[in-house]
Formats: sequence, structure tokens, C-alpha cells
Amino acid sequence: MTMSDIEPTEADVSPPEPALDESQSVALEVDELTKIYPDGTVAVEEISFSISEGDFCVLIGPSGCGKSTTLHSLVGKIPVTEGTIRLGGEDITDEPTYERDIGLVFQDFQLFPHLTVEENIGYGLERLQVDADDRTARVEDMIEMMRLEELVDRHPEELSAGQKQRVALARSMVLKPKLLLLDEPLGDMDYKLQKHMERELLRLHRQLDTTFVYVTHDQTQAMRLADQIVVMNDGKIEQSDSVERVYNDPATAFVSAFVGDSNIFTGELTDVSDDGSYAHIETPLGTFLATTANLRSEPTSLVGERIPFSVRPQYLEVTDELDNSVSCQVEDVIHQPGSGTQVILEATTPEGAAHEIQLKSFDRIDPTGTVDVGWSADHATLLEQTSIVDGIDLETDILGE
Ligand SMILES: Nc1ncnc2c1ncn2[C@@H]1O[C@H](COP(=O)(O)OP(=O)(O)OP(=O)(O)O)[C@@H](O)[C@H]1O
Repeated sequence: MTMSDIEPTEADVSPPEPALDESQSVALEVDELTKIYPDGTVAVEEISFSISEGDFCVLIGPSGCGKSTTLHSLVGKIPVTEGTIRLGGEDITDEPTYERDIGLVFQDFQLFPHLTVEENIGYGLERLQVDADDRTARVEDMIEMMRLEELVDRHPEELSAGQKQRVALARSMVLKPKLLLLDEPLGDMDYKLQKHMERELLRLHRQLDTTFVYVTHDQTQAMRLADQIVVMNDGKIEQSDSVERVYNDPATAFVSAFVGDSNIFTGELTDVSDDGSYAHIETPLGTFLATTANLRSEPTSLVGERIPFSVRPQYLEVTDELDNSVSCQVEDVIHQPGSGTQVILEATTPEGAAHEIQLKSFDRIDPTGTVDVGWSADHATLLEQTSIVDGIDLETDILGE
């Protein structure tokens, strides 16, 4: 089979969109930030990203990847080792916390227990010696916006988790910061309350028109909230992009596996089409055609190398008429009301090794049958290699040698 024998069935490879809308101005710019703790731990290493004004940016990544270190560096709670932080164009890297114009809402809210809701909200303005009339007007505005009118005289111990969160937000927002940082503020809430508070946060974000940076390790929450997602892994940034691009065009194998479900195949890149858009990957399950659109390296420089590609479950179809197909045994059919059916399949290599494949289907699938599963080359995204994904070694555990 030569490359020219195969034309992709869906030639809808659109050029990559810019991560940031260029009509918006940049609120925050982090450039080559490194933090090494006194014991020598390199918590973040040369990370760079920027956020447009008014955007809701979510920082995600597994535990220990450096999210809190990044947040605490932004707010000035810890000194950075190298790099610069700019807010609204101004270098704030060495400024003290109170001069940074950045608000921070903690997971446990850290409200003052001896103060009422109203006093908690007004506390920062009083410390800044804002005059009494202005202070009263701003606190009243916040109370109205956060729908806290009925609760102004209560103390924090008399509030629910959701109400505490609204007070914590009000206390930060009344100071009109340029940037609001939220450190897993919904982490301890039950599922239903979390969903409710997510909607509240989105409403407030729209109303306040402030730039938000929100930290979580919950990727589904990130997808619901974010305009922009920064995916971190092991102290580095894997991808900083719009939600759509992180999901549909993951830059690395780590992003593909961490954000949403994906099928990852690994094999040797054997040849590249004349225009460089597609490549053949020879895997133990067969040779597949995949798009090179997301590769950072020149595709021809990867000929002969082992490289993964990913296909999202919704892009697999029960057919042998697309660019790629493989015969699979149906292992499990899980019906999910409202969102179709998730099918777990198993493809077996000639050597007898099994490879699990997931697909979403609205068709009826015989739970005991064998099916041909196919996907177009444009939905098979070649990825830059990251060797460890959530403890899975792509080289040895997924279609390894
Ligand atoms: N004060 C410190 N001294 C030394 N190492 C630290 C310190 N604080 C954090 N670390 C280390 O730095 C790395 C990044 O930690 P960080 O808390 O930023 O990660 P995280 O992504 O926020 O994790 P989690 O989601 O679990 O909160 C980890 O290896 C952690 O052990």
C-alpha cells in the first residue's frame, strides 16, 4: 500500500485556530516561570502561558504537577526562582502580594469566624482605608450581586458550603482585582451542589467581567467552566489552548489521555504523504493512516520512530469503509440514558495480545458479536510522545513490544 493509494474520506483538516482571541487584550502573561523549593524540588519548570482579559482559565493536571505552586507564585505567596509574571502589561514578579491586584479564593474559603457576612465582605476595604460611604456602597453592591441579602448578619458557622463560597467570592471581588484566582473552591462539595455552584460561578464571571484562573484536577469540571485550559504535567505545560482544541486536537499523548476518553494506539511511523499531512503507522493491529496536523516536529523527521495516535470514542464507527478499520470482539455494552451507548471492544493482534477499544454508538450492537470498527484519518491524531500517562507507560503497556 502506498500513500497515494489512500485519500482521507473526510478532508476537513482546518488550520489550527489561535489559542487566544487576538481582539482581546492579554490580562496575564507568565514567562518561563520556574519554582525550585529550598529542598531542591523542582515544582514548576520554565512554564509560559497567557490569558486574555475576561477569560475563564482553568489550570488542570494530576496531583503534584505544580498547579498550587503556580497559583501561589501568581499571587506572591511564594517567591519564584526564575521567570516573569505580568499583569495588564506590568511586571509584578517581585511585588508584594497586597500590591498585586489579584484576589484569591481558597478551597476552605478562610472566612473570619468572628465577623458577620457583611463585615467579612467589607474587611479588605476597611484595611485599605476606603472611605465609609464608598465602602458601604461597594459592600451593598456585592451583597446584591451574590444574592446574600438574607444572610448579612450571620457568622460563617451559620452558612452552608455554597453560601460560604459566595461570601468568599464577594470578599475578594469587592476589591475589584484585575485577576481572581480560585484554588479548587468546589472541591469539598457534593456532586449536586458542585453543579449548582458551577452555574453560579459562570453567572458571576459573566456579570463581573473579571479574568478568572481556576485550579482543579477534575477534567470534566474544567471542560464545563473554561474558555481556556492549561494542562500541566510534572511541572510543565503540555498544552494551553481553548477547550475545543484541547479536546479535539490534543497536543500530546498525555493531554489526550487526561482530558476525556480516548483510544491510544502506538506504532512505527513508516511514511508520510507528499504534502506532509498524513502518515502511516504500523502497529501490531495493522497499518493505519493518521493526521500529522498536531505534530510539533516535522513529520518526515519521525520516520522510523514509535509514535502514538489517539481517536476519541465518538469518532469510531461500525464500518470497514473508512480510512482505517480493525476487527474486534465485543466485550461489553453499557447503555447510558441520554448519551447513547458505550461499547468496550477488544482487538487481538496476530500474536494474541489484546487491545481495548472504546466506541460510542447509537446503533444496536450484538453483545456477543465481532464487528469491524473504522475511523477516518482526520480523527486519528498523531501525538508528540510523552512516555507516562497517569501511571501507564505508553511504550510498554499500550500495544508495547
Ligand atoms: N513547600 C514545599 N517544599 C518542597 N516541595 C514542595 C512544597 N510544596 C509543594 N512541593 C512539591 O512540589 C510539587 C508540586 O506541588 P503542588 O502542590 O504545586 O502540586 P499540585 O498540582 O497543586 O498538587 P495537588 O493537586 O495535589 O494539590 C510536588 O512534588 C510537591 O510535593
